[in-house]
Amino acid sequence: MIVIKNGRVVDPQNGVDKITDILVIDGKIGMIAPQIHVEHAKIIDATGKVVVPGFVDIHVHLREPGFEHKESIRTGTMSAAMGGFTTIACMPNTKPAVHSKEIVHYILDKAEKEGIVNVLPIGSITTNLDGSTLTNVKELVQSGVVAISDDGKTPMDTGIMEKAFEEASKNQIPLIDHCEDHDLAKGGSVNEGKASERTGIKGIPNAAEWRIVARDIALAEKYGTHLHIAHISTKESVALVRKAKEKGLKITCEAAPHHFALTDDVVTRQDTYTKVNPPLRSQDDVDAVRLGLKDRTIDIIATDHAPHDEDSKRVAYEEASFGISGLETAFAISYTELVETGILSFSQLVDKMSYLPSKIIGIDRGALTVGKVADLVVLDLNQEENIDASKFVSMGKNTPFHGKRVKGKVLYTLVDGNVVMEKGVVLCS
Ligand SMILES: NC(=O)N[C@@H](CC(=O)O)C(=O)O
Ligand SMILES: [Zn+2]
Ligand SMILES: [Zn+2]
Repeated sequence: MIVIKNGRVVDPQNGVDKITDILVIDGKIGMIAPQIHVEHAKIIDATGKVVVPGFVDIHVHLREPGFEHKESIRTGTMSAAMGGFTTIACMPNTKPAVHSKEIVHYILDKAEKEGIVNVLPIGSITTNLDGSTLTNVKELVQSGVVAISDDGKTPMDTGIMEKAFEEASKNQIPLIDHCEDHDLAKGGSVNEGKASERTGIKGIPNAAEWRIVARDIALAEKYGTHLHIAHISTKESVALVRKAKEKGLKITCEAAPHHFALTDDVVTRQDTYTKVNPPLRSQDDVDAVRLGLKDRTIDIIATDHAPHDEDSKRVAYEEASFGISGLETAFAISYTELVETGILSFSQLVDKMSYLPSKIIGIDRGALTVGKVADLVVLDLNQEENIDASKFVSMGKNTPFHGKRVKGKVLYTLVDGNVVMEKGVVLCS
């Protein structure tokens, strides 16, 4: 039994924003009321703090199986707990990929034994992301995947994608696409424009993204599929999604913190931590992403947590792996860049990090409802600090945010009513 006392409870879905106590009992939220007194309960004093639903991140790379030198289910879920995430969905670009029921079971079993937070696998669209051999979507869904995606790339073969959209629709799961035209992006490592001109590194044009966004919107319309666009980064893509939503299509999308907090001005040849796919874009694109978050064209925030080992980053920019380690900085960056600047209200931010992502993958999380699972976090919105990547519990220290001053700190993370992170310490069971 735990009583979280005197916190400001913010729960957008239940329309709650008030100072109250919360009783956690048997893994559930037992009561929300002022002045709860129960004997033998652990007390968390949340005076001056904020209590919100646990964050849900539907775009995480846990790297297991196959790339355990970059991250594991253990370390990735520890990192999630540090960041206030109580449920994460993991991408299938592992080795082997998440293309069969055996691999889905492997991840679910391992997450059950070693995971600190809830893990939901995403299945691949094609076998080992080869772009040509469709997986058995029905079997994957029956084994427990919550979506399909070939994140890292997209099948360019429209015939394959027609079938994939049809299968996703039939099996009532979202198809999450990494929208990138292979031919247009080929060999690029930074945004095409100022960054490619300044550094002499080959650029990736906006069109590499938005042309596939346009292709996918047409397919979603044709098959009635729920299309979820991963890590949206260009103004053209945001405009296409806005139009598709106006038409009433079932389309959702996400933005990653680095795509609304950084422009391609920070890219230098030396700093491979700025290398991410899609690349950091221009100020116009960043402004469009921020506006998209505000007007709800962009539904949610997802980290695209992409941890890498030092050997993959300590090479020439062109050779370095794409990706940013994101779970431990997501809340503070989002709070600092979106709420402190007045782009979103605090409640809107919480919604985009808890309930709305839950809804996209069809899980009953993201609210603080009596009788429901107690997945929640306690935040200090006044604490300021400089991001220190050396303190990450993730194996991936690859972040362009090292040293950045941010506001907002996750103090406690509770999963299933158990404290799994307390003041910077992950409590492993
Ligand atoms: N985003 C990245 O830059 N990298 C991701 C792949 C992806 O999300 O496309 C990775 O797996 O490292
Ligand atoms: Zn991707
Ligand atoms: Zn990704």
